[in-house]
Parts: sequence; structure tokens; C-alpha cells
Amino acid sequence: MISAKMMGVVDENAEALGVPRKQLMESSGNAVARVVRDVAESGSSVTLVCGRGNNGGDAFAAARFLEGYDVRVLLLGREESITTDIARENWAALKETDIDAEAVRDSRDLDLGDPDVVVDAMLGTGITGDLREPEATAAGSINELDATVVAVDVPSGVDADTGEAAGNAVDADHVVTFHDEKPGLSALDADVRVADIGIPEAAERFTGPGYLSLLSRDPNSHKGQNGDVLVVGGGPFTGAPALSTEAAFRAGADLVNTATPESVKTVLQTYGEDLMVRGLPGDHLKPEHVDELLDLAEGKHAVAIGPGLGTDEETLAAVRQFFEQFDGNAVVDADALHAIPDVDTDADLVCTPNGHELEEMGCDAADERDQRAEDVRGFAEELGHVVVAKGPEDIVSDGDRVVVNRVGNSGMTVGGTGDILTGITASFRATLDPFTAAVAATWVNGRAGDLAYEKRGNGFVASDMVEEVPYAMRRDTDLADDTR
Ligand SMILES: NC(=O)C1=CN([C@@H]2O[C@H](COP(=O)(O)OP(=O)(O)OC[C@H]3O[C@@H](n4cnc5c(N)ncnc54)[C@H](O)[C@@H]3O)[C@@H](O)[C@H]2O)[C@H](O)CC1
Ligand SMILES: [K+]
Repeated sequence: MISAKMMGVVDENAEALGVPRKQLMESSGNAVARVVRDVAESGSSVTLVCGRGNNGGDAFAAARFLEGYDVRVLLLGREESITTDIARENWAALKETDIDAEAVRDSRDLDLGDPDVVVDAMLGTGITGDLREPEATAAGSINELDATVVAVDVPSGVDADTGEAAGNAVDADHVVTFHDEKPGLSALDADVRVADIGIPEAAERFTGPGYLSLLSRDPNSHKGQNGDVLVVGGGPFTGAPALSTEAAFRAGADLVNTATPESVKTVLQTYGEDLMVRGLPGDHLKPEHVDELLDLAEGKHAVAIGPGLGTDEETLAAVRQFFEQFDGNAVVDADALHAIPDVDTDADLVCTPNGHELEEMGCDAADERDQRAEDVRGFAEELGHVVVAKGPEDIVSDGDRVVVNRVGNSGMTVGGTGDILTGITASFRATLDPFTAAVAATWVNGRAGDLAYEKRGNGFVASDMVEEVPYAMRRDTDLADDTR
């Protein structure tokens, strides 16, 4: 099963792996044609009703694979209104053939005739809301025909994620969906086929730039909606919580509060004017602070806890007591991880151990790549939380899914890079589920490391790297460009 959003991620990851979207469209078109051949014999009449997005583009490609059929392609709208380059290129390629292809400028002129097969390629995963004109009228006309209806990816008007169908949705006999099943198709009264369109396995197995597509923000959002984070850290150390805090800001969070022992509050505050620091009496985190922490954590998108806390018995007891009462979202790192294996909590956790911490938590993961991934998955399942096992390759698992992050470099063994990952992950929890936030964060963190390496080689430090986080999150950042 794959959601429309994740399909977009995987599709962009595939592009980064050298399989461009236009190539996927060619495969999609081929798959649609194969189903048409399956349901209607050669010589049958086939009308492809196409929208202006990539769903229509799939059908422009399909038409070229239907030699031997009486093919007619109808584009709903003007040629100039085709929304994507690849669909436009396929329309142009189609016009070079002698296939009957026409743009229907006025929906009142739409005459579908009486074909044996109708291919519904009006709208796929790009739909928002009920069908609008001219698609609404066209869907009504398609439903009135006796033809066998083959829908491309999803019947137009049906939401591929929820299965919710607009009142005027297309009623399809067959659906050719791509790459993987879609949650919204399972309840349909139609024959649903999943076509392999050549997306490389690595596009799902590994992180990639496609995850950036999940981070776009609502232009009408208000302060706090793009991340309201609490960092709990510091005591014996001050740099770690400062890095997590800055990373959360740099990854897009609107508000980041930092709770730290009073003894280091002033030091922490001097790290930057953006920091909002709350002092907790004493020089290390203690059980007597738990009530205040719970108050501070109320309503936050995520609490990032651990960086620089130290391993004082009282501190670990405080972390344990906090989680026994806390039922929100947290990212747990460094010393706080010691408290996790035997805590009973209703919170949703992302735990980010390095190799040593993973072992201390009780996971004896193998070195061999596939076995290590399986071991981390098993451990996450046992724990009931998301685990990010950091290393030369980060392994992220929620106990079911596993995604591996290969982006980053050995310069990142410098202290503090893990604190940055913690902050980024907490920031992403504002809008993403724990697993997806963790996966996206490992890619952005690794990319920031690569950008820092490019400028300074192995001599970069975590404070250099945290400044690269915003550039790592931009799709147009060129690794070879040093004008940043
Ligand atoms: N890996 C992949 O995901 C692949 C997908 N392919 C195909 O592409 C479509 C999705 O294409 P996209 O361009 O994103 O969207 P659509 O074609 O579904 O529609 C966009 C188009 O429709 C307009 N629109 C939106 N909502 C409505 C509405 N309610 N009524 C009328 N019009 C609407 C919008 O303005 C746009 O112009 C996917 O389903 C696959 O078929 C690939 O080719 C292969 C890889
Ligand atoms: K469709």
C-alpha cells in the first residue's frame, strides 16, 4: 500500500536514481495499453479521455502502444493548458503520429461516440475536491456509455488515499494503478491491477530528496503551526542542547524552547539571541523538575530530550518519571536513551541511538547490512517505538518498515552531529508522523553534512553543519555551488 504523497516521494527518489518521471510515464502508458489489449480484441474502438495533468499524459503514451485498435484521444481543454512538461511532450509526440488526437476546447462539444472501451485518464492522484468542469460532465457521459471503462491509476473523482468518491466520479470496470496498491482502491467494485512501472527498489529502500516534498508549508499558516518544540537537555554539557535547539529552528520550527538546569542557563542563552531558555533549579535534571517539564511540554509538537543531560541517577529517574506521565511526541537521544528500555509510556517516541547506545539499550545488531536492518526492525518492534540506529548508514524502523539513509560522510563522526539530527527530527514532527519525520530528518542531516564537508572537508564541526540545514532542505541547492 502506498499513499499519494509517498508515491510522489518515491517518484522523486527514482528520478535522483536516474529513472526520470517521463520514463515512468512511458511504462505507465504501456501498462494501460496492456490492460486494454486484455479486455478488448484487436480492432476494437478505444477512446482515451484525458485530463491536463500527468494522468492524461499516461494515456497520451498509452495511445502509441495501441496499434491495431481504432484509437481516438480526447484532451479536455486546450493544448496550452497541459500542466506538466512530460505530458506536453507526450502530447506533442502523439500529434506526430497519425493517431486521431483532438483537444476539446468546449465541453459542450464533447461527443464520446459509442466506443468499445473508454480509458478514463482525466484525473489521478492530483485531484482536489469534487470533479469540476469539464471533467464533471465528461465523467457523467462516460458513465452513460455501454463501454468497458479502464481507469488510469484511479477512477477520476475517487481519492486514492481514502476511497472517498465524488458524487460524479467515474464508475470503472478496470483500474490500472502504478507501482503499488492504493488504500482508496480496495473497496471499489472494479478489477484493480497493479502495474510495475520500473521504479527502482532503492527509491523506497533508501532515503532521497523526494522527502523534501513532504516539508512544504501552508502559506496561510501562523506562528507555531510549523513547529513548536521543547528541547530538554544540558547540565554537565551545554553545546549539545544548543545544537539541537538551533537545528530545530534551522529545520523550520517556529518556536523552540529549551529547558536546562539553572547552572548552565546563562551560558546557553549566550549561544544565541534566538534561544528561549528556561532554567530548572540546580545543576542537573532531577525528579523534582518533572511537573514543570510536563507543563512546558503541554501542546508542543515534540519534546527533544537527552542532549547533554548526563547520566546522573537522578537525571535518569527524572526522564523515566517524565515518560511515565507524558503522552505526547518525543525524540529521545543520548543519555536519555538509558531510561527508555524499561519505561512504560503512552508517548510516541523516536529514539536515535548511535551504535554504542543501541547496544546499551539491549539491541545486539549484526554488522552485515541486511541482517543489521532486520535486527533494528525487530528491536523497534519490541520497543514499540521508532528507532533510528545511527551509523555510516542510518537505519530507521518503526518495527515494520525499514528505510536506510546512505547520505552523509565520515566527517560527521565529529561530536554534535547527533544533536542536530535530534533537533531536525523534532521540528519535522510538527507535520509528519514519527517514522516519516525520522526518515526525512536523516536525509536532511546527511545532506547538511555533505554540504559542510564540501566547504571544509573533514575539519567541519557541528556548528558549521547546523548552518547548512536550511540549504539541505532546498531542492535547488547544488553541491558544487560554494556561493552559499
Ligand atoms: N509515480 C507517480 O506518481 C507517477 C504518476 N503518474 C501519473 O500521474 C498522475 C498524477 O498526475 P498529476 O499531474 O499530479 O495530477 P492529475 O493528472 O491527477 O491532475 C492534475 C490536474 O487536475 C486538475 N484538478 C485537480 N483537481 C481537480 C478537480 N477536482 N476537478 C477538475 N480538475 C482538477 C489540476 O488543476 C491539474 O491540472 C498519477 O495519477 C498517474 O496517473 C505517472 O505518469 C507515472 C508515475
Ligand atoms: K483516472
